[in-house]
Amino acid sequence: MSTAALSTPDGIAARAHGLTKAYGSGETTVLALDSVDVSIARGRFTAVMGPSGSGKSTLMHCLAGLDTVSAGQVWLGDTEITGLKERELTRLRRDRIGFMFQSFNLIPTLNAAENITLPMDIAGRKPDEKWLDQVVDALGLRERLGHRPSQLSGGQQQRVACARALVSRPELIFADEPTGNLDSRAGLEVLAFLRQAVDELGQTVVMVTHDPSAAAHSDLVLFLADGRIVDEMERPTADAVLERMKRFDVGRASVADGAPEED
Ligand SMILES: Nc1ncnc2c1ncn2[C@@H]1O[C@H](COP(=O)(O)OP(=O)(O)OP(=O)(O)O)[C@@H](O)[C@H]1O
Repeated sequence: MSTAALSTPDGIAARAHGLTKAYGSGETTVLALDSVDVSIARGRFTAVMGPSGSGKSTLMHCLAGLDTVSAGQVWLGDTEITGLKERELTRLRRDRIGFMFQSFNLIPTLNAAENITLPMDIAGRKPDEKWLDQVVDALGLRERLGHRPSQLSGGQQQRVACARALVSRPELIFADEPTGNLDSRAGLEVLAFLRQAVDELGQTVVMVTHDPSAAAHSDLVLFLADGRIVDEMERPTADAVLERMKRFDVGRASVADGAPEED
């Protein structure tokens, strides 16, 4: 089990046991996740890295109840989500999880304020105004609330998406390449905010990324390869993450060459 599970059981935001996900059947089966055990610590910022096709998105989707599993169990807090019916899963995602994607998924006809509160409006819930104010100010969106997405920069749009993910104070925020569409300055702003959301607002964030310098903002990096968690790194630096990622390339190159795989 990952040492992300450093603390007591109530310190676990989500976990998986024996999580296996296969796509297709027969000879064309792809084992995207191969019996993964993982715990995501509450109040921490966890990054998930690994080569393309290693299973990062699948892991995130299974932990978030966006995809069914082939075997194993997944819990959000104390709730086992494997086995829940679609309607229960929809409610759980809506009420307990925040999502940020590479494409910001903002509604073009709504202004920033309306986009931020849309999930709560749909759920028929009122946002906590104090919290909303705190999130809006922390993200520097106060002057932009009346703007539509087309009137905002990419970084501002992603900050709106970030506020939308945070506004219901979800137990867990999943961010899939949240800086993927941003220039480096805007990307840094979003990462700094996710960091702040963890440190100052007590949120829990899991971020999938390809970028070692993005991963360096996290507390812990989980490295996936071929559907398994093969390594992890606490207090990562961009250089250390880059070096670790290079070892995947070396391993792959030696396999392709027929040479023995490096450790
Ligand atoms: N819907 C699907 N149908 C069939 N195979 C899939 C499906 N989704 C993912 N896969 C396969 O599962 C494996 C893991 O995919 P996944 O998208 O989780 O990897 P990833 O690490 O997120 O990749 P990337 O970094 O390229 O986004 C890959 O071999 C992929 O081709």
